[in-house]
Amino acid sequence: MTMLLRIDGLKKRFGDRLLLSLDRFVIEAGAAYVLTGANGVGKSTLLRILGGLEPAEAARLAFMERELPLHPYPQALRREIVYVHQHPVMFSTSVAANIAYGLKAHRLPRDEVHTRVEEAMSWANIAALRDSPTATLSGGEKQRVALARARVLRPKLLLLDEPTANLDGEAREAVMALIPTLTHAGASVVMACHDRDLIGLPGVQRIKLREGRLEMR
Ligand SMILES: Nc1ncnc2c1ncn2[C@@H]1O[C@H](COP(=O)(O)OP(=O)(O)OP(=O)(O)O)[C@@H](O)[C@H]1O
Repeated sequence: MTMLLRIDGLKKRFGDRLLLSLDRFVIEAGAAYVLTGANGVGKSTLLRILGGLEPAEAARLAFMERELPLHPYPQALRREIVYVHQHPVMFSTSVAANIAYGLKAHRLPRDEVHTRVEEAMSWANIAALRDSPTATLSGGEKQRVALARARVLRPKLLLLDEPTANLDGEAREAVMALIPTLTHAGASVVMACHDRDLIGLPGVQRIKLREGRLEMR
C-alpha cells in the first residue's frame, strides 16, 4: 500500500464544540472511499478540511511522504486536492469555459487546455452542452460539469460531497455511471454520501464517522 495522505491528531472545533477528533486518517494512493455517518456528524466538514476550505488542527500531516502543515493550507495541496460541492457553483459562462477555467489558471498551453477540455466533456457526456450557459443546466448536468471540471485538473485526490444528492432517475444514473471512471491512474477519491448504491459500489472502501471518530470498515 502506498500512502497518499496521512493526518495524525486531526481536531475540528466549532466554538466550544469538538466536532472531529481523529487519531489517524490515512488515504491510500489509487483507492476509493465512501464516507458515511448520520446527518450532522461532520462528513462535509471533514471533506472541506481536506480540501482547504475549512481550517482545523493537525498534529502531523504527510502528503506523498512530504511533511506539510494543514493550516495555513499549503499551495502544494491545493494543486493536488480538489473538492466538488454538492451544489456546484458555476461561472456564468459556457460549460466549456467553466471546465477550462482551472487549466487556464494553471497556465497550461492552449492546445493542452483544448485537448483536455474536449476529453473531459466527452467523458461526462456533455459535449452537446459545450456552448450552453451554465444557468440553463439541470441539477444533474451541473453535477456532471462539476465532475468534468474537477477531473480535468488530474488531481491526486478528489473529494465529492454527496454527488448524487437531490438527483433522481436518469440524472442520478448518469452521475453514478461516471464515478467508477472518475479518477485518472493512481488518483484517489473520497465521497461523502447517504446513497446506498454509491456505498455499495465494488472496490470502494467504507469509512464511517461516528461521534467525531472514524471507523474503517
Ligand atoms: N461554520 C460552522 N459553524 C458552526 N457549526 C458548523 C459550521 N459548519 C458546520 N457546522 C456544524 O457541524 C456539524 C457537521 O456539519 P456537516 O455539514 O459537516 O455534517 P454532515 O455529516 O456533512 O451532514 P449531512 O449528512 O446532513 O450533510 C453540524 O452540526 C453543523 O451544524
